[in-house]
Amino acid sequence: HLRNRRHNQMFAAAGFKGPKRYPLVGNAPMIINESPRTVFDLQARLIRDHGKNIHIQMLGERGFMTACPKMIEAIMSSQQTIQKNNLYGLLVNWLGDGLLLSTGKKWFHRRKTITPAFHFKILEDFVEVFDQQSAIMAEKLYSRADGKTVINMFPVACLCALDIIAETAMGVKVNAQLQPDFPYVQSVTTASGMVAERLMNPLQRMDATMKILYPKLFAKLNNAVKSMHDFTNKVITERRDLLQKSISEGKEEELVNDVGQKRRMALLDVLLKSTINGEPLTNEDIREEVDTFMFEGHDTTTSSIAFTCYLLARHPEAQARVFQEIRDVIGDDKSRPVDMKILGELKYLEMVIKESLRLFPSVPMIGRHINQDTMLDGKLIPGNSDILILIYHAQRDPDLFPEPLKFKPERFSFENKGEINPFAYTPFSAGARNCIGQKFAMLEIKSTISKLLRHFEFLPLGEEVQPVLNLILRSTTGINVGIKPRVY
Ligand code: HEM
Repeated sequence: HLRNRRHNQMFAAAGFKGPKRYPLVGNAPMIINESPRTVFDLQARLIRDHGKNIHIQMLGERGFMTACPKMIEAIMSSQQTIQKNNLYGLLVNWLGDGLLLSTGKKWFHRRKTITPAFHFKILEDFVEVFDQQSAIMAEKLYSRADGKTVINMFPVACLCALDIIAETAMGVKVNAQLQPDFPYVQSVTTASGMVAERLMNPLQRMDATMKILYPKLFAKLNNAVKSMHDFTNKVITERRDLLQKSISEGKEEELVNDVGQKRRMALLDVLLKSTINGEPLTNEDIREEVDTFMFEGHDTTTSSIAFTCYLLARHPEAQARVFQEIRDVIGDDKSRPVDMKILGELKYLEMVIKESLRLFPSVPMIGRHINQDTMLDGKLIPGNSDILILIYHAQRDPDLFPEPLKFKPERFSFENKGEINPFAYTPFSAGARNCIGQKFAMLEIKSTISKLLRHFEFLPLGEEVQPVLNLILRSTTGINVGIKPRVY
């Protein structure tokens, strides 16, 4: 009670407002009739009624939500706010203390070690994988390209994104697109879906209640996590052996496979070669990071690829402009592979993807926790507070983005660059804990969308999207388009 009183007094003194709180339960009654489908509307109402910083107290958890760019800047720029809140705990069994979840010194050392894995030179090699896997995606879509069939792009893009991340992070082909029932692929999709479900279902959220109330689901989740760990461990051991072999043959720079051929560097190889304070990373450390890439690096790009296809299907003028740009830059040979330079020249496509990430950010909100009283944007925030950054709402704020619900890629043109507040638009977060994979992601999305547009025209078929918070942003109605082959 005393802690609550102190919190409430400090938030009031800092000028925060919020919905009516009830004794003991705080604002919990507010969410009784809410669901993942309505959470964005609820947050929009809270912003309308109480402003862009909203004081919230749910049972034992206290803190605030924010869609205010100045507050977002203060949080993302401060070293005292890098700790994640307890909702991320749902991912611990799977990702351990990997980069997304770790904090303090451990996070700092890991981040420093992992940053070179996303070096320009390494990404350049990955573009070949993006290109090959998106060619498989296009090839497979021909059977549905009749201009009438409604296609939910989420599952289609998801298998392609899984193929891409497995090959680039671990250096192995899992053939998700050709063999979707491959056990590792099944486990990743099962675990991603179930963690999202747990986030939304308070009875599943804690291990203790889930174990009692949903024993079968709990066992299924643990089996999926175990099978992924087994797979990643096996890949790491094999890869370590190959690296040793390359070193003993004096070919360290030129990694070779088991039949002596040169092979592409995977993110995992960079980790195998890294040291922290002179010590190599253990297999366990590396597994946490590889699993983190697998998790962070597939659903996020899937969501963005699917929403971009959807928006292009519904904005034929933008689609025509992207297609013209692709023809100008790549030419008319549909099978010509792209490289980093070509992708860099697709400027309008990049504006389209950025605008799509504004309207439909793959990560619609992120959480932080502060342990001590901390000054943020001139306001003293009590220690032990949870913070929710409402990326989705900040990016749809009419004060910051005129006509916020309109799809206008020109917002991101070179001429309009100065118009956008960098802390109102943070699909990849910002500051020290920003997305380490954002260049990777942008290249992958450009690669897949340009490949699809070289083969197909997107048509506005199927139901409109209903955004839903499901760990990442999805839609309850699917993310639908129709397609027909392009003749040119
Ligand atoms: C459209 C695609 C993507 C979006 C929108 C996105 C967005 C984000 C956001 C918002 C964060 C901050 C999360 C937080 O603070 O809790 C983040 C962190 C992270 N992302 Fe991404 N991401 C994308 C793709 C990727 C890819 C492809 C990879 C890896 C290959 C990746 C790896 C990571 C990692 C490891 C972190 C944690 C970084 C740290 O805390 O130091 N992401 N991402």
